[in-house]
Amino acid sequence: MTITAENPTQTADRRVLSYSPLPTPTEILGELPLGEAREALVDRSRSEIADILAGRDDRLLVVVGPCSVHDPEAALDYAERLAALAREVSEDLLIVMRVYFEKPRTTVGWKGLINDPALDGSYDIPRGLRTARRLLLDVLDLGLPVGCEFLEPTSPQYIADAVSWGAIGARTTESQVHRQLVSGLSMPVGFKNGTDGEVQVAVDGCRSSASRHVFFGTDAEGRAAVVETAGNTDCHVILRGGTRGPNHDAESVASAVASVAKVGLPGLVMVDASHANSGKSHERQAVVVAELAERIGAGEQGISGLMIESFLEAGSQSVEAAELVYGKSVTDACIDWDTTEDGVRALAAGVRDGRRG
Ligand SMILES: O=C[C@H](O)[C@H](O)COP(=O)(O)O
Ligand SMILES: C=C(OP(=O)(O)O)C(=O)O
Repeated sequence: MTITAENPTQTADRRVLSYSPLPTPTEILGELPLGEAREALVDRSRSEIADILAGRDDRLLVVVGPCSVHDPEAALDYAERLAALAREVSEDLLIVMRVYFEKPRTTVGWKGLINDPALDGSYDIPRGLRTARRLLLDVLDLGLPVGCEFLEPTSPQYIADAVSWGAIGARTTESQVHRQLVSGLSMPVGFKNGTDGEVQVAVDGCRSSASRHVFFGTDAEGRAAVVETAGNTDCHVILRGGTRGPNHDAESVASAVASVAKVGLPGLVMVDASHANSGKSHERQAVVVAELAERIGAGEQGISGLMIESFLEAGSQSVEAAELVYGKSVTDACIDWDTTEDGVRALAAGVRDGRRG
């Protein structure tokens, strides 16, 4: 076929099977508006998180919830319990619920509720976006701020207005695309250390994201756009261990605090009790939480927050199981609700003991 203005190329999309249009962010936000009450909670919790990360508020930030959300009903059931616990410990902890819709995979696997809401390879992304946004609004209605990992560069356009805390995962912490994305996000964001345990990449991620960036993106109408951002100075490091082993020990925390202070970032870090800090064992994760509570109670400084992977039932199950167990993770193993309550209360007691000095 001859190349013409109407037919400019024959060498593109050789491996693209199809394109399907998405509803625009404006359409989805119009269908499911945030509203004033939820907006006030998002604004307030973002400020409180920033104050904790900067050391202006001595509470501990605890980002807790399932590794991934696959069942909105079970997630909301969990959120109702967590909202009550959050109120109980609010003097000592700021609780943010992990509501993770986007799952980075080491190779292949289910990529989360937005990508495949039916968990069957049908990839109904419009349904996934609407389901995800509806759940965020429902959790906010319980008075509970939410935290999400941001993986697809365009997904924040559909949900970020409802999110109080964000994360960039270990597999994307070095990615310029994600650092540029964070530089324009409206909430504090944590950068996980690399999957090999390297912390400097997370420090570099915070530094890059604090700067102004200009890059390709999409606007609220879903059009390709040049995006110019101001920079996000509310970023922090998350220690999640690595292939070389855990890094939640006091020495690793102190080393990470020194690294962030060296580049002028607030000298506090978050510790992820799961992932390579627990070997993805939910039993081990509970031990790590208890150890951190003790250390904080003994006066250890430098830890601004914790991440805990927790759901209604302990462990995990295959997303391909014929009959899914209600309230059980389909990705990483999680501690169950009772263990979560014990751990959160121990962390609150640790903060109180630590204050007494
Ligand atoms: O939650 C973290 C990751 O999404 C998950 O651990 C990756 O699992 P995989 O290594 O089986 O892809
Ligand atoms: C994907 C996650 O963690 P990491 O990036 O540390 O593997 C997560 O927290 O769900």
